[in-house]
Amino acid sequence: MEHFLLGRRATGALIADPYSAAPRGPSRMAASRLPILLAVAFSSLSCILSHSNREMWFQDLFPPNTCPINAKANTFYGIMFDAGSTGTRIHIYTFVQKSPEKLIELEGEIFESVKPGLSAYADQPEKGAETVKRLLDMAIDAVPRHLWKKTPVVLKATAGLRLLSEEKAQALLLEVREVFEESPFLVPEDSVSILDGSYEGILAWITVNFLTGQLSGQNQHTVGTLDLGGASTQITFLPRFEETLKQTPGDFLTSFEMFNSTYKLYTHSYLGFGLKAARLATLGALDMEAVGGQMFRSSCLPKQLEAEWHFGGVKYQYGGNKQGETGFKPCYLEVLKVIKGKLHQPDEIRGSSFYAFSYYYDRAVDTNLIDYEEGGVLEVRDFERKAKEVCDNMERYNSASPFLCMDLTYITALLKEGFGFRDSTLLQLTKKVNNIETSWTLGATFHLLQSLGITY
Ligand SMILES: Nc1ncnc2c1ncn2[C@@H]1O[C@H](COP(=O)(O)OP(=O)(O)O)[C@@H](O)[C@H]1O
Ligand SMILES: [Ca+2]
Repeated sequence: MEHFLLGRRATGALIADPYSAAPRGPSRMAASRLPILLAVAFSSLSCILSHSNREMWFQDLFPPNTCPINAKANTFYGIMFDAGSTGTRIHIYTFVQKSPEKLIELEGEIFESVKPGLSAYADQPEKGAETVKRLLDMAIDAVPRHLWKKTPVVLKATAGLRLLSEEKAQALLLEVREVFEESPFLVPEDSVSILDGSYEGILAWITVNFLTGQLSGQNQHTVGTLDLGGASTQITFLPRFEETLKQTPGDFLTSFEMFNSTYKLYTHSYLGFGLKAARLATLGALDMEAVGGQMFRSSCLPKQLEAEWHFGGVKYQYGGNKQGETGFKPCYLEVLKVIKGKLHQPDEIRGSSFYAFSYYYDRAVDTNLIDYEEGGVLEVRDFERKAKEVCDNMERYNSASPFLCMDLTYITALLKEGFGFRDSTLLQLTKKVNNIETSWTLGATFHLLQSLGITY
């Protein structure tokens, strides 16, 4: 079992305390101003540090003679890049400490994204890094000049880069590192790296449970999280029963400490089981680097379809079963081959409800199961109902993507046959909580900010 320390200590509870204020930054940015109190003792931490010899990013904000009694209100920023398989995203978080005796608040987030992801630039690393630079330029506008060199910038890549060769992935990371070094921001050691899959799940779990207020107080009712990316998928929850711990393979359990609590989480990242990787697996095209001229066909696609698809820098030709069967039944059998017996099924989750985001959210929006802004609560069977509706009417179904039937069928099979959820299992589809993205990046930023202090 893995064990890592996430944050050293806390002095109080985590409380969500929304208030409103005018958004700032360019209008295309999604800015929010909902402060969320952090149980991070930054005032005392930085005061301790200001007496040490170490040069910390927030040290100057708390000169020794003002610590802790006279410290003024302060604003901190943290810049976290999510280099996902389908896109690169920047999250610029603002934290405020209004007075030294008060807890740090998460004040808001500025978010922007670009497509495609870094892995699409596997053979042009400089061009890939250029996309990161363009996003980083936004942070120059968003972060006040006097805080630039105290604001850490970090990029973590997920499954897209995990699937590339070591050499290509490292070349991309090196170019990004250069972009960071040339920026005015604080570049911590190891600021550009590939995020371990189990951290991806844990950090998303932290984000969701922090934003929903579940990491505060005594009565914690944490929620499990499901993330469906392009190339990998994660499941994370806090087991309630001893039996679950006994039944679970050791490498699915990770224990960590945060905000004065220790959590032993069940988490796993399945590489190659993201929605887009699953399309390739269903088509029989996964692991095929050179697929020149080959046509991959599936009963999950419209009969007459013949098209090209680019993913991870590779071009694929695919199409429908011109002569053969199409529809939900044959499609489900095809998809099942990709999933059956490949995933661990913890008994405990059958009756629980989970938060689900990323492609679970996007496909539910695409098929009007939920509203884009509001999200909503679904049962697993709702995805199956929609999959049947789409797959059995493929020629007539007016969809932006020819893969809609395959995607919905995969999601259905992943939930039921993969993780072993019941038809009636509830899924809370969520994009944002209190106007903050439900992404692992917030958990990663807590980890970053705290680890900068923990080194003391
Ligand atoms: N911050 C975010 N806000 C909204 N959607 C996101 C965000 N991050 C990822 N997604 C969603 O995640 C899915 C793509 O996963 P991605 O992160 O690119 O792949 P992977 O996690 O496998 O590397 C898409 O549905 C995309 O909309
Ligand atoms: Ca992702």
